[in-house]
Amino acid sequence: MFRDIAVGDKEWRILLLRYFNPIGAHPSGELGEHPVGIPNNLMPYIQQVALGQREFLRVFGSDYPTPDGTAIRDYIHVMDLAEGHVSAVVKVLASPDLGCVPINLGTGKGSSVLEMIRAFEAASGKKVEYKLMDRRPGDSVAVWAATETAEKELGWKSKYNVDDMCTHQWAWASKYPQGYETPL
Ligand SMILES: O=c1ccn([C@@H]2O[C@H](COP(=O)(O)OP(=O)(O)O[C@H]3O[C@H](CO)[C@H](O)[C@H](O)[C@H]3O)[C@@H](O)[C@H]2O)c(=O)[nH]1
Repeated sequence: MFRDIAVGDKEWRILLLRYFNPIGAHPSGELGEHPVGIPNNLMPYIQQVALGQREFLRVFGSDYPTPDGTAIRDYIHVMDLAEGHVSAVVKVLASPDLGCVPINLGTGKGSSVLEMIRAFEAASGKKVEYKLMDRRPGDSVAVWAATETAEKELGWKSKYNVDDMCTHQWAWASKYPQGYETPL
């Protein structure tokens, strides 16, 4: 739809920002994700297991054609994602003939579910219990971003690695185990 708009009306300047898998928290540990109910996404669930709020993580699929059999995603730090948005606004304001350009906001690197469990254990010093289960219907095997367009068009690339993402997420989780409902 946005592509059609950009073709039909040259006044429009559109960047389509494609998020990969945002995780982590502000490095201060003062701002983070507060999922309501049972999390569907991997990292909030891992966080709750590390906090002892849930017994174990169900790892959806261990027979994928990946090095350790678990699915691969491109996890990106929320602060990198935020910086990507700032770069996008700068680009839009500076580009009268932009048209409509899709941009991937990812790191270009993939990590498996087991790698993310290990990274979170290392960052938190907590054991993350898990059980290998069947695949989740509809899940892709491996997804990561092609980052060249973001680098070329926005001059933006991610800075944080998965260890940073887990460290910052744990800073938030350990300080505020009930998220924004943690008594102060
Ligand atoms: O309890 C869990 C939760 C997730 N996973 C696995 O961890 C990986 C990441 O799962 P997420 O749900 O965090 O992220 P997805 O990339 O699978 O899904 C995201 O991308 C999808 C489109 O690709 C949809 O937009 C969806 O809403 C969004 O969360 C997947 O392999 C998933 O199977 C588990 O093993 N256990």
